[in-house]
Amino acid sequence: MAASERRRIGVMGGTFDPIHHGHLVAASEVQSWFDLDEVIFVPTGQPWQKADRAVSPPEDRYLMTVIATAANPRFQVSRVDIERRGPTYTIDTLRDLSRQHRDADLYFITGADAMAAILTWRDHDELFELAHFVGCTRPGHELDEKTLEGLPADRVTLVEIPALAISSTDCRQRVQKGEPVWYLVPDGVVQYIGKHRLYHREDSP
Ligand SMILES: Nc1ncnc2c1ncn2[C@@H]1O[C@H](COP(=O)(O)OP(=O)(O)OP(=O)(O)O)[C@@H](O)[C@H]1O
Ligand SMILES: O=C(O)c1ccc[n+]([C@@H]2O[C@H](COP(=O)([O-])O)[C@@H](O)[C@H]2O)c1
Repeated sequence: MAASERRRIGVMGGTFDPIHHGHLVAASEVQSWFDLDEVIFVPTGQPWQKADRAVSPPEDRYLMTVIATAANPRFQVSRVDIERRGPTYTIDTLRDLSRQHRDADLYFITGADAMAAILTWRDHDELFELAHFVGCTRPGHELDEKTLEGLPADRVTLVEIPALAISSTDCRQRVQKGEPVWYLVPDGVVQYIGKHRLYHREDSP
């Protein structure tokens, strides 16, 4: 199949605990930059580099991701990582998605922090054979030529996106302190967090 006939699919991996507008803007910007047919959000099953802290159940993170992306016809959510047993490795995510989408080129979307850590990921040499990597700017994290050292230049693109200084950590802490997360995360996600008492202190009503 000629390259021009192939579909282009973005893959936005994340723990999404919870998903916030920083994730959604990154996916939307990269969709537009690369004229992607769709972006598949892939919530992690067991994020091994976050093993030092409690992570919400995969099903909650999956459902919040579905709620957050439901209105955008180009956004989809995949269960491949939450259904695979054991720690989540992007090499497995990309192998599974390439099998499911043989007619497509994959673009893996990351923020600057994740991009800078990519050489610590499992089988990182092989990752670039399975997808093009797109690193998005993120407030508080450098994304410059130094980040690219050791990465194959023809398989990595850095893009500047509107700066949103939002993190899932900050959202969780706000809920725990009883502070609002309205407008940091989509409305439906605020409601899901409240309904399922995610991130609330045990003793709060
Ligand atoms: N505000 C943001 N701007 C750009 N990229 C982001 C932003 N927040 C997260 N990302 C990127 O989205 C992907 C998934 O991030 P993740 O689900 O770990 O969210 P997080 O906010 O970094 O979470 P936490 O604070 O719990 O570590 C990563 O590649 C991360 O770099
Ligand atoms: O493959 C790995 O070894 C690996 C190590 C850390 C993170 N990742 C992926 O990077 C994405 C963002 O991860 P996180 O932990 O910042 O939410 C997500 O898709 C993870 O599966 C992948």
